[in-house]
Amino acid sequence: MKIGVLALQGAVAEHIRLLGQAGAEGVAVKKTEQLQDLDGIIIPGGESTTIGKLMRTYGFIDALREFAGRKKPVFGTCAGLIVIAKEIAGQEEAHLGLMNMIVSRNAFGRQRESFETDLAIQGVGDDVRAVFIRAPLIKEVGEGVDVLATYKDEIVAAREGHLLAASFHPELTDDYRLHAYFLEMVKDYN
Ligand SMILES: NC(=O)CC[C@H](N)C(=O)O
Repeated sequence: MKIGVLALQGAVAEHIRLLGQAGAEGVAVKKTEQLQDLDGIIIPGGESTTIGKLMRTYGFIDALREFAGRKKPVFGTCAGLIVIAKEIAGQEEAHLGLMNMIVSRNAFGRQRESFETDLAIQGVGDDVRAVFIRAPLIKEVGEGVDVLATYKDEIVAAREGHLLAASFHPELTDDYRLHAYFLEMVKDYN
């Protein structure tokens, strides 16, 4: 299995490392042509505004919409979750607008800019290590979206068919169970 990690900005190497631990080959994706031979892609954390701008510059908006349109799995973590959302609260435009949910940026407030916790994630585990850094949350999910995890009653992980989203950074831990879960999705859709 060959999984891309969108490498325009953000935590790329860490995802590649965890994909390796979970048993897949991870490749840094800088050009749209590379999407041709990928089985799935991860859009990493970083700064969603920057990632969005670079995606527009390098033709990734159309290319990734086409990729997801072919039912190739897409996993957005943190800023990546914002990038794949249909709607971003308080912002006029979405980026890829793929997943049926409304997300809120920097939703945990200044006093909790970053923290770590163990989460119960449906289908993944009861104690999955999660690192939150200026994290977004999912305010609302639409039809077809399953909530996979909550933290203090807020939605922090969800899935819609071949699309997976997490508010946190699974790649900053050694816990690769969420990556393994994504690889199962990739198997199902390829
Ligand atoms: N760690 C992250 O990816 C932070 C996301 C960032 N706060 C944003 O809005 O894009």
